[in-house]
Amino acid sequence: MKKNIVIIGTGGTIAGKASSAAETLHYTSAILSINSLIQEIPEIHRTAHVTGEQLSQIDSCDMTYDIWLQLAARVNELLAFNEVDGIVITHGTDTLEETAYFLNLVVQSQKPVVLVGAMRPVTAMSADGPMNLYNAVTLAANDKSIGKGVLVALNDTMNCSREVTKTNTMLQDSFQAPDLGYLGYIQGGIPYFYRLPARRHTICSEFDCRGITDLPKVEIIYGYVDSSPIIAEAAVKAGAKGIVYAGLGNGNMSHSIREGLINIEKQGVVIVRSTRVSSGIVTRNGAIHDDEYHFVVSDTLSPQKARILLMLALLTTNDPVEIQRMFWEY
Ligand SMILES: NC(=O)C[C@H](N)C(=O)O
Repeated sequence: MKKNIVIIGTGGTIAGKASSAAETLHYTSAILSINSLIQEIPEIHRTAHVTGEQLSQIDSCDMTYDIWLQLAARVNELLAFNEVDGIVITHGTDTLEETAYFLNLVVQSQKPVVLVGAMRPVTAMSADGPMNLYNAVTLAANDKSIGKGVLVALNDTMNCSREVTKTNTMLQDSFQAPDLGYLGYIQGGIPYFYRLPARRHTICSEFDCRGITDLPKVEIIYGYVDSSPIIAEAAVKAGAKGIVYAGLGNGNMSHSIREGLINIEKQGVVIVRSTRVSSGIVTRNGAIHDDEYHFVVSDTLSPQKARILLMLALLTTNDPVEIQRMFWEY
């Protein structure tokens, strides 16, 4: 029995066109509709009954909370229908990992949800989009993908949305999980899984964005030599309810940043210590006394994913103890 897969188009390079086949740098992204992309891959219909719908038509640099909330609502609505077995979302690669992790926390279904993008426009020689999309549909249509959380499929591999990140500005093997490795491979239309996501996601998640029209403001500040807290202070003045510090090494910080963040925390703003380093755990109460300063550590989440978890956490609490629990669980 063929599965019913809905492909939701949001834009990106996977829907991009250039003026020549040799052109991979200068192109217009998000120009082709999802239905025209599906038409280019007749083989896709061998693996599933596929229908397309367009949710947005943007470069993923322009992704917004508003589109995220619409996307989450539509994914949840579609997956509640018995006739829908899984969802594929086409997305620009620049913020794909963020949308994937956001959905991983708010989708209320075990059914497969797969995000897919491309590093080259459709018109390029060796365009990666069509095969990526074909693979994403085979992944979403496979029973082994049920209950694995929101997945990301590019370059014949699949990754957990919690761990995957864009590691290269241009190469086709850009999407990797530097800490923990791929979840598996997709070859010959078959997904091969080698491990499971260990953290809470989708139907086991406590986060619910139904009825929400906006998300709390959380900003990221970056650690570097001789950095000062002025950017964090400006963010708080502009209404930030949380600050993620993309710290040095193990989430470390200068005296100046530490004093600034301690003051900001005293105003009720939640501080999460993460790292600008691409892999590893940020240790609680290591060199920084998190218990004393009421800081939260990001575990292995990148700053951009720590920000998403913090935004969702802030919908229900600003207690750093409770938020730290969430960072250990998701
Ligand atoms: N490869 C891509 O999709 C990059 C593009 N700027 C986007 O994120 O929409």
